[in-house]
Amino acid sequence: MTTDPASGHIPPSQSPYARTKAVCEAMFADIAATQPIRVLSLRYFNPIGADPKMRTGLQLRRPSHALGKMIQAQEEGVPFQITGTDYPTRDGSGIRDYIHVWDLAAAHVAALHEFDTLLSGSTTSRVINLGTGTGTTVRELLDAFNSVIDTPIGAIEVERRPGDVAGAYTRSERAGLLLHWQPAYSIADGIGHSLQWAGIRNEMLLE
Ligand SMILES: O=c1ccn([C@@H]2O[C@H](COP(=O)(O)OP(=O)(O)O[C@H]3O[C@H](CO)[C@H](O)[C@H](O)[C@H]3O)[C@@H](O)[C@H]2O)c(=O)[nH]1
Repeated sequence: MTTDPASGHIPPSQSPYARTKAVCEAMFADIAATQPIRVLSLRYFNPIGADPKMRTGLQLRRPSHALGKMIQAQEEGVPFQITGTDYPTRDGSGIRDYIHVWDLAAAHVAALHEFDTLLSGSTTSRVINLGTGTGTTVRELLDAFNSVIDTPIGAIEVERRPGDVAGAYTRSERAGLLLHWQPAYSIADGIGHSLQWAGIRNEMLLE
């Protein structure tokens, strides 16, 4: 999505999931235009990683997202399933913009610092993409995963997930310009931190 919903235009979306986000952003823009409230919407792309100091991380024990499934495949000694290999991407697998959660956290701090500057006068709402600006396919994510673990996992190709789309990655210039924020962590960092957290998650989480 490239159009700012503050303009009143809801851009066409790739999926019902994306459309729900666009509709909510437009709704917030409408509310902010008529009520004493200002809204800065931060669009997360695909979060990976954990707190680099390992104080917290993903709470789900059996996540269904791509990196979670790779970690599960490694733990169980089974191949990772690539769900869909006929997408119009450079290698046929889905493409996403994987962003480290610590970078997302830093973007929130930056957003708080810049809030009053960004939302003043007649500008009562804004939308900012938070991603790296780089697309990574599932096969590329798997290669990156295998390059940080000792024994690489295998992969099998299966059908697309119902309702899934080829995917997207951000235009991230606006975040740099408005928030003075840039992602600092690499995909390898995110994978490494996710693996580290998966190793301690059960003892760290309260029952
Ligand atoms: O076992 C898997 C799981 C995923 N994929 C592929 O990996 C890519 C990314 O899939 P994810 O499920 O990781 O991410 P999505 O962008 O599809 O979105 C999902 O993951 C997000 C978090 O990253 C949010 O939680 C969101 O609500 C949820 O729909 C897709 O091409 C998917 O087909 C596989 O090949 N095998």
